[in-house]
Amino acid sequence: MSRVTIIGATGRLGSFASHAISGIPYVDEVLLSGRPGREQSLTALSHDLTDSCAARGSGTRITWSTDADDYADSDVIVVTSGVPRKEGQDRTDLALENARIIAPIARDIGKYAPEAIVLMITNPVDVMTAVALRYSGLEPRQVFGLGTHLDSMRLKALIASHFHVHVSEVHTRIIGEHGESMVPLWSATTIGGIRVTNLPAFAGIPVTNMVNRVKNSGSFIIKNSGATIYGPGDAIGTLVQTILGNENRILTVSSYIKSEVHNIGDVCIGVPARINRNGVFPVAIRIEESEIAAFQSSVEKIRGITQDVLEKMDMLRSSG
Ligand SMILES: NC(=O)C1=CN([C@@H]2O[C@H](COP(=O)(O)OP(=O)(O)OC[C@H]3O[C@@H](n4cnc5c(N)ncnc54)[C@H](O)[C@@H]3O)[C@@H](O)[C@H]2O)C=CC1
Ligand SMILES: O=C([O-])CC(=O)C(=O)O
Repeated sequence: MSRVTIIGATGRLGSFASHAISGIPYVDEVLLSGRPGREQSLTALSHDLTDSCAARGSGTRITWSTDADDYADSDVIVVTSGVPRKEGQDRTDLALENARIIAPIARDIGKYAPEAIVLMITNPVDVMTAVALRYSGLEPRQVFGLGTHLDSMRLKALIASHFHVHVSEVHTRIIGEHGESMVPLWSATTIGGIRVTNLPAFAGIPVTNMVNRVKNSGSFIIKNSGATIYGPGDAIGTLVQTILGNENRILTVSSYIKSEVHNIGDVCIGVPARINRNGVFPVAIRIEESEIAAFQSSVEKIRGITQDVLEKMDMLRSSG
């Protein structure tokens, strides 16, 4: 029996992620959680998703609640609550506003579901992962963020399309911030198991254009269709399936690292991590010199914003 709770289920991403999760074979119950005042919307969404499960021949139960004590017994909790960015904003502009939304939610998770694995989605996701870790009091293995998994999938799609190969033939990773300072690891990119840098055709690929397209993907979609929904929603589905299926896949997610990448750490940021039913375990890696420098600078950026937000949150708490 597995129960997955989505906090922020009435939002655009939350509702599609709930749909994606309801199709995972290991999931018996999807609990749609929302703020008091959202009862009608939660009821309607639960009816729609129940119809969807019936149409797919799935026996997954869809329930809803506005009470935090219903987080209890969740195996996985996905948090999509918070403000999305508007056209022209950077994800980091949302840091303090969303930290104020995430902190009480994380406290409730720590109180009512201390055994759960928590997947953070709210942006800026690396910073919100640190906020959730601090305020829930859970262990680092239990709290992680979507991080650069979605960016890695975006790059994978571009590489597959460029080389006219199936996406399953491409393995690639982007580490660091889910944002401007992300670091593509060409040293860890393979096509058909062959390192991309060993393929003569790699010399001609528009690397800079591809990386810029990944960096700008979210803002392009937001500008032209309002929100990113299907890419992140299905990426959330993959992560939930990896946890509940105890699959031990290595995916690039925002996780607390101490020193796993060339002794760089003390931050929540996108790194390769092994994911299973017990949570998320960053994998120690060695990368190339230029990649280390870029990762170090991404870490410093995110560590700085995280410290600033946590200090401001402390000040707000002490001033009542
Ligand atoms: N990490 C990633 O790759 C992605 C992250 N996101 C982030 O996910 C978040 C949600 O995005 P959307 O679903 O498009 O936004 P939305 O506006 O459609 O939904 C926001 C949700 O948060 C809830 N919410 C808003 N203010 C709240 C408050 N003060 N307290 C409690 N709940 C509150 C709303 O009720 C709603 O359920 C944003 O922060 C967005 O940036 C979105 C896509 C991808
Ligand atoms: O761009 C945004 O604000 C939403 C997001 O993180 C993404 O789709 O990568």
